[in-house]
Amino acid sequence: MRRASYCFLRTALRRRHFRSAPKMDDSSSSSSERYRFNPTLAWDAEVEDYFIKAYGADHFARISKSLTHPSSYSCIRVNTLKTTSDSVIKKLVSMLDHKITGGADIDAREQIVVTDFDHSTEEQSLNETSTPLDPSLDHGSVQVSGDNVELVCKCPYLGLDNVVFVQGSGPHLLWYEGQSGKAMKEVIISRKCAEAVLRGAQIYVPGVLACSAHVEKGELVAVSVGVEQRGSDGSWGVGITRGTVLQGSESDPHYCERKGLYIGQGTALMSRASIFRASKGIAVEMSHRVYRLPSFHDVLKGEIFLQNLPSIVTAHVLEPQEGEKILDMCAAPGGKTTAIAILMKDKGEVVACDRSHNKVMDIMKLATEMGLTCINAYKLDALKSVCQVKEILDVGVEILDLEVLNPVVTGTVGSPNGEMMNDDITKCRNGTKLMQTGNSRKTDTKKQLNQSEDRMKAVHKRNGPGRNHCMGGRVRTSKGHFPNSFDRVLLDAPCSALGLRPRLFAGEETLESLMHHARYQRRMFDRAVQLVRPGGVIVYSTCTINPGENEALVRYALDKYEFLSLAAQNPRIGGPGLVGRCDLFDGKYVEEWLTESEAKLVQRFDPSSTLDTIGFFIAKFNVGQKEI
Ligand SMILES: C[S@@+](CC[C@H](N)C(=O)[O-])C[C@H]1O[C@@H](n2cnc3c(N)ncnc32)[C@H](O)[C@@H]1O
Repeated sequence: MRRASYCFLRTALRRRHFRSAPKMDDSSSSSSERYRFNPTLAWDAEVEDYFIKAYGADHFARISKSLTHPSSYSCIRVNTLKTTSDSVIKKLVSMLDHKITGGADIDAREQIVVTDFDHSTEEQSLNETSTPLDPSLDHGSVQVSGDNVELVCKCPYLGLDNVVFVQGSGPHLLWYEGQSGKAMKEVIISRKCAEAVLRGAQIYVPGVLACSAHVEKGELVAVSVGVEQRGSDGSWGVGITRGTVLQGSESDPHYCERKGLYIGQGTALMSRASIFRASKGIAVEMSHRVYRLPSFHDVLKGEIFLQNLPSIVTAHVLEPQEGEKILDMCAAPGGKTTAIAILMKDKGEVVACDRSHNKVMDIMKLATEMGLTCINAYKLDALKSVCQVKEILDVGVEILDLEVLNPVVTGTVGSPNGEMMNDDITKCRNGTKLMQTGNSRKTDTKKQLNQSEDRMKAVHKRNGPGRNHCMGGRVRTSKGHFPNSFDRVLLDAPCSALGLRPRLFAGEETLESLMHHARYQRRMFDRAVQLVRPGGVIVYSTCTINPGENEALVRYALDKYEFLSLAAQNPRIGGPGLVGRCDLFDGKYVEEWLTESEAKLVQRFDPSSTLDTIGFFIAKFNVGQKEI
C-alpha cells in the first residue's frame, strides 16, 4: 500500500482505539465493563471450525472481531456525470460544518478537516495493494485541526478519483449514569436494528424489544442489543417478548447477556406506551453513539452514492466501455449498475436484472435520480435468464435478424435491446410471426405495449395495486436473453453475506446452508457463461468471507470451462485468494481452492486488514472461443 493511503488508514485506526468522548474512567469497574460495546460474534460450531482451517485461529479471531464493528470511514461514490469529487468534498465539508454550528448529530466539540495525506516517515509496510498513488491527486488543503476531527478526503488509490472518504470515529466510551447517580432508563433493541444504528440510523418503533417502565417522551435512555443466544435445545433465539418491562436490575430478563452490548444513548421521541402501540416512526433518536459515522440520508441526492469501497472497485474491474452491452444479473438496489453506467458515460446499454419486483423498482428509481438513461431494468430470475431460442423456433417463429428486436419504444414499458419481453414471447407461442421489418414492427410493438398497459391499468383500477406493486410503479418482466449477447457480465451473486459489517450474530449459517449458497451461485455462473460473448468478460463478486462461495466457485469455473481464464484486475487494492483445499464433513467432501498463481489474480478484501472494508471477493474471467 502506498505511504499516503497507509497513513490515512493508520490515522483512522489510531482514532478508533484512542478517541473517546465523553471519556470514562478506564479503571474498569464492573459497571463500566457492562456498559461497553465489546461483542463476541457467535458462529455455528462447524462453520467456525471450517473458517479456522481456512484462515488459522488467530486470523479468524481478528476477522470475527472486525465484523462486529463498522468501518472507520464512509465511502462515497461521486456521480461524475453530474459533479466532481472536489465539488462534493466542498459541499460535504460545508454541510458538516453547518451541522456542528447547528449543534445537530455531531458532538459540538468535533471539528472537520479536509486533510492532506501525511507523506512523511511511514514505510510502505503493508502489502494489500500495489496501486501507485497518483501524484496528480489534489488532496485538499488543511483547514482545521484539533483533538476531535472529522476527515473528508479523496480516495488515495489510483483510478478511484470518483471516490471520497469521510472519516467516522469510535469506539467512544460513554457515561451511562442517570440523574443523581441512578441507573439510566433503558431500551433493548433487536440485533438487526442495532446493526443499522451502528451504521448511523435512528431507532424505529419495530426495532424496540423492551423498555424501562415509565419512560416518557424526551427522556434519555441507554440502548443495548438483544443478540441471539444458544438455547438448551441447541437452537438460537433472543427470547425477549416485545413490550417487556425492564426494571434496570439484575433480575431483568437477559441482564447478563447484554454485558458489553451497549451501543449508545438516545432521547425517547415517544413514551413507552406509544412505542409499543405505534406501528411506525422513530422511537429513539440517538444522541451519543459508540461509533459515529455521518449520515448521508437524502444528502446531495443524485450526485453521490454511499457505497462500500470493494463494490466500487468491482465496477471498475469490469472495465465497461462506452457503447457496450453489459448484463448485471443480480443488480438490485443498483449500486454497481449505476457505477457501471457512469463509467460508460451513459453510452451503450446496461441490462440490470433482479428477481424481486420491488427491488427492480429501486434500480429504476436510483437510475432516474442519478440521471442515467442507458440502464434498462427487468424483473428476471438469473437462473432463467437464458432465452430458449429453440423453444421459440419450435412454435414456428422465424428469427431472421436479432437486430429487429432492437429498441423501438421508449417509456415505461419499452422494448429493450435484444430483450425478449412477455408480450413478444406470448406471441411466439401463439405462432405469430414476430419479426417484421423496420417501422411496421415499431408501430405494432408500440400499439401492443400501449394496449397491454391499458389492460394492466384497468386491472389495477379494479383490484388495487397488489402486493408486488406496493410502490405504485411497474417494472418490465424479461423472459431472458439470447446466448452470447453481452460484451460483459457482472454476477454480483446473492451470498451468505458473511463479510458485511457491522454484524452482531453469525450463527444462522451452517455448513449445509453455505454449501447451498455455493450450489446456487454455480448455477447462476453457468448462465453468465452462456450469456457472455466469446472474447467478453465475466466478473464474479460476493460480500462473504466464505471460501466455498469464492475460491471454490473460481475453481469450479476454471475446471468446467476451458475457455475461461482469470484476468488481472485494475484497480487492485485487496489481497490474494486462498490457496489449497479443505476437508469438510469429516473428510467426506473436499473443497478445492486456488493455485498460487491463480490466487494472485483474484482480489480478496479482508475485514481485519488495515483497509478496514467489508469482507469481499472479486474474480475476473476472460472468455475465449467457446466450443460449439
Ligand atoms: C448482492 S445483492 C446485489 C447487489 C447489487 N449488485 C448492488 O451492487 O447494488 C444480490 C441480489 O440478487 C438478487 N437475487 C437473488 N436471487 C436471484 C435470482 N435467482 N435471480 C436474480 N436476482 C436474484 C437479490 O434480490 C439481491 O438483490
